[in-house]
Amino acid sequence: MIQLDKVSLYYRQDCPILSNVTLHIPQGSFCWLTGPSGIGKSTLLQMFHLEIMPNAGQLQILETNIHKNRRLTICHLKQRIGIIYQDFKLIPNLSIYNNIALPLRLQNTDESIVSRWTNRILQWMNLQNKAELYPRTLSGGEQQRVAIARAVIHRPDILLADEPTNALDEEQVLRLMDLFFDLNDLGCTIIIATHNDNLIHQFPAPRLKLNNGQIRIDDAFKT
Ligand SMILES: Nc1ncnc2c1ncn2[C@@H]1O[C@H](COP(=O)(O)OP(=O)(O)OP(=O)(O)O)[C@@H](O)[C@H]1O
Repeated sequence: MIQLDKVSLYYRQDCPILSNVTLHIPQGSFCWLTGPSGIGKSTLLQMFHLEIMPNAGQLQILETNIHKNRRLTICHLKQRIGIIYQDFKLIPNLSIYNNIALPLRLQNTDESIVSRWTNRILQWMNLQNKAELYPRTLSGGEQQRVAIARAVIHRPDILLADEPTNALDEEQVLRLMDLFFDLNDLGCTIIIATHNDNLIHQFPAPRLKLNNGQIRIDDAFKT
């Protein structure tokens, strides 16, 4: 779950991304995040991923008030959240295998499980032949699939995706949406920022519309 109470968020105070916003996203929700280019969707996802903190108000992620908790708790909390960045943010000096395995290793997962899960998702993403390569040698679509694999491998409780289908072909988009819905069925909260209206029409779900520092929900969450 994600709870905002009177949250304000800005880089420049005269140009707020959020202005005194109260919002509750129940655990297990699936929603789209939309809004004009440059309005702050990526920044909002980064706040949900606890990379940046609100300038005012209270933020709760997975029942944890992030203002009242120590650094270590925040680090543990972040491990329960997966994020797919718009520009992928793969680690250039790690192989594809090691990029994908990273979230499991940060959780001190046994190497036999790391190997089993990483190889399974490499196969699923059709990247098994790229495991030993480095990100710079992959196509945009391949890098995007690595970013997706890294975000979901540790079965996060929240998955944040910033334009996750941009570099994919139509068949890959459908497989990816299947993966997102499977995760959602397991209780994962999923928020996908997109400009792709076709995708939204194809997969109707509540939409968080970000504009002028406010978030409007255009359909109720299932509870
Ligand atoms: N680190 C930063 N420091 C200062 N300003 C920033 C920073 N990152 C983003 N911005 C500004 O904040 C605003 C929101 O950017 P953001 O990338 O969150 O928008 P967006 O809605 O995701 O855009 P798009 O749909 O084009 O990806 C933009 O005006 C951007 O220039």
